[in-house]
Amino acid sequence: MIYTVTFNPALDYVVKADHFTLGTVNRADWEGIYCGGKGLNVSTVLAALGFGSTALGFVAGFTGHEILKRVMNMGFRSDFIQVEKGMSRINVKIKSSEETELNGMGPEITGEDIKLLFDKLDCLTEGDVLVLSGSIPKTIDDDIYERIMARLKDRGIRIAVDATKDLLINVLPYQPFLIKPNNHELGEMFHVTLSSKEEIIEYGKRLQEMGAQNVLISMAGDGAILITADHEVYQMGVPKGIVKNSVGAGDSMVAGFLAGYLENGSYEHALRLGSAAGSATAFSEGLATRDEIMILYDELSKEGF
Ligand SMILES: Nc1ncnc2c1ncn2[C@@H]1O[C@H](COP(=O)(O)OP(=O)(O)OP(=O)(O)O)[C@@H](O)[C@H]1O
Ligand SMILES: O=P(O)(O)OC[C@@]1(O)O[C@H](CO)[C@@H](O)[C@@H]1O
Repeated sequence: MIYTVTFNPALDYVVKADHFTLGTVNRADWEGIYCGGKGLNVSTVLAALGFGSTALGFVAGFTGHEILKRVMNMGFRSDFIQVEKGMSRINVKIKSSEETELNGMGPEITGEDIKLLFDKLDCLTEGDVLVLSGSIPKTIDDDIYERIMARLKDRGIRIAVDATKDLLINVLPYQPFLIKPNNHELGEMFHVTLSSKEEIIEYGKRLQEMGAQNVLISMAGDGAILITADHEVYQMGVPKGIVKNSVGAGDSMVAGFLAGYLENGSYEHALRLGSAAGSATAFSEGLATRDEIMILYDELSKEGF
């Protein structure tokens, strides 16, 4: 069974404004509201690819109710914990000549709430896959992913972590099966700017030396680099297409990679399916469908990737 954890899910309010100018009144040309948060996005794309999952995490307030209502029809199981104080986030994504995001704060999560989550995680068994994805509300210490991994240690559970900075660095000693920083996040972790693929590979390998098994570095329109547990390096380009909304491209890549790996254990297939899913989401208004992903998968194969 696959489980995803989204500590801070959101309603993503995606708005297009052709001429967005800071400091003025702007008018929308298009708008849409999606269920968001990285783990939820991973569950959504896994479902599109035929893999069931259970989405865990915390919701609160009227936005939390809306998230719960929407996830009931999204093709995966959900088992969220409802918390009392605050509300689930509304994350604003402004699409104009550039993409600007303003992510909300999220509710207050108490120690008792965390215990409830731990009780659910204690039910995971050998062979399960757990995806820990996204930021955490400010009320939680940033060792939370590390605490989860410590608790599940030596239980044969494959854990993927998609997070930034200390949240990610702290889990490395627990040897996560997969981590997926983007190239900018990778540079930030080492306080450097990475400008060549060689540098990206060098710093990706450092994360592996620090404990990660597979390191998948996404580079938006420049594709992705995978450093595998057996120290192979694979590179992948992107198919041709028009970017409509790249929110969730990284999560789609994580879902595609896991689906591909679970299908046949091939890193090449996993990277190609992950890349196809990432690009398919970037080329669509919301998260990609199976058909959109498979068309790009075939294109990548034809192009020799
Ligand atoms: N502009 C693009 N054109 C083609 N493919 C893209 C584009 N942006 C993203 N992708 C695909 O999606 C993958 C993940 O994208 P990206 O590196 O932006 O992840 P991310 O930074 O984690 O994104 P997010 O946080 O929005 O989910 C890329 O490696 C690529 O395969
Ligand atoms: O604030 P976080 O948790 O880092 O990211 C949240 C978020 O930006 O990530 C998803 C895209 O990856 C969106 O659906 C969501 O709004």
